[in-house]
Amino acid sequence: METASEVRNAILVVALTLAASAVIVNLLAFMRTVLWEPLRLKRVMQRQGVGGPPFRFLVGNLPEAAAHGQTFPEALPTDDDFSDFSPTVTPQYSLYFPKYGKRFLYWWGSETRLVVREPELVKRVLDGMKVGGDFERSHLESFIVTALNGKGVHSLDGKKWAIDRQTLKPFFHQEALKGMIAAMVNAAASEIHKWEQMVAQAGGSLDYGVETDVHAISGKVISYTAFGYDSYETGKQLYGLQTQYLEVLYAACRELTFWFPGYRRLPTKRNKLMTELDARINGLVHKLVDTRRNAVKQEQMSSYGNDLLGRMLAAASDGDDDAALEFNLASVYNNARLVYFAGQESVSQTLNFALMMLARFPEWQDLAREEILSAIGDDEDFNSNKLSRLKVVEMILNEVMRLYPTVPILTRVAKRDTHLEDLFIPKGLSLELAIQAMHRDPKYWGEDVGKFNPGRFANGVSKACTPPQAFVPFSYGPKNCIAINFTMVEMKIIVSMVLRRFQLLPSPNYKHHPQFGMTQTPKYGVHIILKAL
Ligand code: HEM
Repeated sequence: METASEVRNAILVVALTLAASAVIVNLLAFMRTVLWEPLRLKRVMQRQGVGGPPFRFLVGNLPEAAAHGQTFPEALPTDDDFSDFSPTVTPQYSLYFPKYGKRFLYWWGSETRLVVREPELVKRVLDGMKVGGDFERSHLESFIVTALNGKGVHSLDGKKWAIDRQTLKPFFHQEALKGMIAAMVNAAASEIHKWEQMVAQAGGSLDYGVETDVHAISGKVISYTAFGYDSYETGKQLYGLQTQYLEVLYAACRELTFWFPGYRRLPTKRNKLMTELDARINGLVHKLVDTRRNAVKQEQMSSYGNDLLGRMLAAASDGDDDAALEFNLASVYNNARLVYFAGQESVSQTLNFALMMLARFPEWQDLAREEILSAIGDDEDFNSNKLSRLKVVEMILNEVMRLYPTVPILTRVAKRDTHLEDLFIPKGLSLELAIQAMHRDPKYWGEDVGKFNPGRFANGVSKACTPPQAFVPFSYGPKNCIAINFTMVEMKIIVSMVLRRFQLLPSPNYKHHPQFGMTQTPKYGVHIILKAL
């Protein structure tokens, strides 16, 4: 008996020792991430003369930057000077650039970030995203992007990224786009006709918040072109859940406990909600994809079709292993989830800002309308030739994306020790690329940088600034936006359909307050006056 109890005690001691060792190992790893590594990176950068605010344990400098952003009024002045560092969008820049110069080091929670806004450095970092390159997505950004959008092409690196990108790419080619124009017009028609009716009922002019309808239009465009005419209702629910998930995720990220090892697996109310939302999102994506698969299986359709979903299904092998080095069924689900979100969010926010700026700058609005009437004519008969004649509209859209890029910051991390011009970049340091600040820097854009002047794009993007890489609303290099052509065609069609019918005027109900979450958005939407022409 005595021997049995001794054995039991010995097992207990071993178990307790193992548990204590696991706790200590985890604690040491945690301390390494939140304290020793940030201090090491700080020392390396300080030795090279890079300054910045003091290191703050765990919370970093975010509370200070956020507090600075909140010192600005709810309705910012709408004077015509756009040369600031957008304090409500990126408060850290308006706080630290003036104090520490064009490069500084600060902490996003425990992540050590070197902020840069020089085009040569930005280009070099984005080029370094190629397979085997020196940089990858920052761990924090990677975590958020993957949690929200799954393991689609946006979250991937290396060979698997190259496979997925190659598979998706043909859908976005110029030639394929020609066949999508009618669907895009169709997608925009119902909301715009609704505006016509509302304006007529209001006696010819209406003060209206357009953002919800603009969003519905971009949702229909991505549904009709990429997933089939009957997919919009599922897509709408999907986007609603994705937005809700994002809100919960951001709220969670702001709490310190969320970053403790193992915390995300605990059955807290928030963790359970996130698991539930994720499961519902996946359920909808599976429904969307499987409906098409079953239609082919049951011979209701003779092929998967030529839209993005059809092309992905035709290219996919049967496997559903997320990690496999191939394009399989899991890749279809993941990329469908991603494209539904990416396809709506940035386009609708850019269009919101574009409509607001057109209302504020009537001389450019008139020039655009003149061009649209002459290039497209009086009907809705768009084609790629006519759209390519819309130079002024394109210049306006570029100028809007210069001032209000939907992705005003990109973050990457050094995979190994490397050099960037005169700087030594140690492995593990994050690089925050200050895109919007670069878009507003007189050094690259000239003295009229603070003016809304689409004319600067008259000779194309490459002549608008020096060097041309100072303009990167769609990012740059191997992991740039896959849908640049698609986006420009879509936005030109929608702007043309609106300007052919309405004069846009500034509304007294518009509160100017750009903000930045996953993308840059107008916090209080966009109120404009729609006046029938
Ligand atoms: C005005 C509209 C848009 C803007 C400003 C924009 C901007 C961007 C930017 C800056 C990136 C790089 C993001 C990063 O590296 O974290 C990106 C990537 C991406 N975008 Fe867009 N985008 C727009 C519209 C669209 C649309 C309409 C789609 C799909 C239909 C789309 C699909 C994607 C995808 C799949 C990627 C990931 C590419 C990769 O990692 O290889 N985007 N976009």
